[in-house]
Amino acid sequence: MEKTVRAIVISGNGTNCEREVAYACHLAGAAVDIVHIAELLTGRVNLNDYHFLNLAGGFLDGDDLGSAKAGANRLLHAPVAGSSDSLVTQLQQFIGAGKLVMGVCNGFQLLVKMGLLPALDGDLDQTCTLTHNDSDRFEDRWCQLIIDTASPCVFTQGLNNLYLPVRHGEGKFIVADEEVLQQLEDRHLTVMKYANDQGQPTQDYPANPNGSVAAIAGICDQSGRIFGLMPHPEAYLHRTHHPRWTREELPEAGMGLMLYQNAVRFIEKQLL
Ligand SMILES: NC(=O)CC[C@H](N)C(=O)O
Repeated sequence: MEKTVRAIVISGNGTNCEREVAYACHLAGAAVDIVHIAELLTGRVNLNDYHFLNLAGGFLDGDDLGSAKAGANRLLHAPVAGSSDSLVTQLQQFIGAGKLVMGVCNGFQLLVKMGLLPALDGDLDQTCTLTHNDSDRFEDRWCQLIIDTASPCVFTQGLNNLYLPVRHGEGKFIVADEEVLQQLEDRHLTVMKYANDQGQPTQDYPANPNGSVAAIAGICDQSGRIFGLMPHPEAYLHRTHHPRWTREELPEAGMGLMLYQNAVRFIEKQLL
C-alpha cells in the first residue's frame, strides 16, 4: 500500500490562512486536515498522527498582548484534557520524531514566542521576538527574498531567492542580544532575508518592510526541520497569484509551492 504524507494545519482563535495553507499542502501531494486547536486540547486529535505541522497566519486572540503571545501561553501551559502535559510536550515528541513544522507569519510569531525557534540551546527559552513594524502600520506588500543556500533548512533546499507577499503589523525580528544574532548567522539559521533590487539584504524601507535586524524574514532551528517566516508562501501557488501575472511571463506554479514540495519530498524520503 502506498504511504501518504499527512499534514495538519491548525485553525481557530483567529487564524485566517488555514485554507490556503491546506491547499498548498494538497498541491504538494500531502493528505491534509485542518484541525481546530480545541480538537488538540481536548485530546480528540493527536499531533503524532501527522508528519507535517503547519501553523497558519492570522490574528490569534486578536493580537492581544502582542501577536501570538496568548496563543503561545496556551500551548505552553494549558494541559491537554485527560493528561497533565501541555500541547508543547506533544509538539516536542513530534519534533523529536524527525517531523516537520512550518509557521507562517502568526505561526512564526507563535514558534518564536513559545521558544521553539530558534531554540539555540535546545530549550524553550525565548531569545528573540517579532514586534511592531518600524513604519508603525500594517504592511501588505510583495517582497524580494534571498535564501542562505548553506542553511540546513529543509524547506528552502535548492532555492536562491523568492518573491512573496507579507501582511503583518508585527514582523520586525529582533534578538535579545548580539550573541543570539551572531549564533544565528554563524549556524546559517537566518534562512531568509529581505533583499533590494540588487539581491542584497537591506534595511531600507519598503524592500525591508518592517526594519528586522539583519533583514531577517525567516529562521530555522539547527535541525532545519522547524522553520518560521513572515512572508506567506501559501499566497503564491499559481501564476495568477503574482501581482503582475497579466504583464509578465511566469511559470505556472508559484514560487511558494516549492517550500511545501520540499517538505513533502523530505518526509517521503526520511519518514515513510
Ligand atoms: N498575516 C498574519 O499572520 C499577521 C500576523 C499578526 N496578526 C500581525 O499582524 O503581525
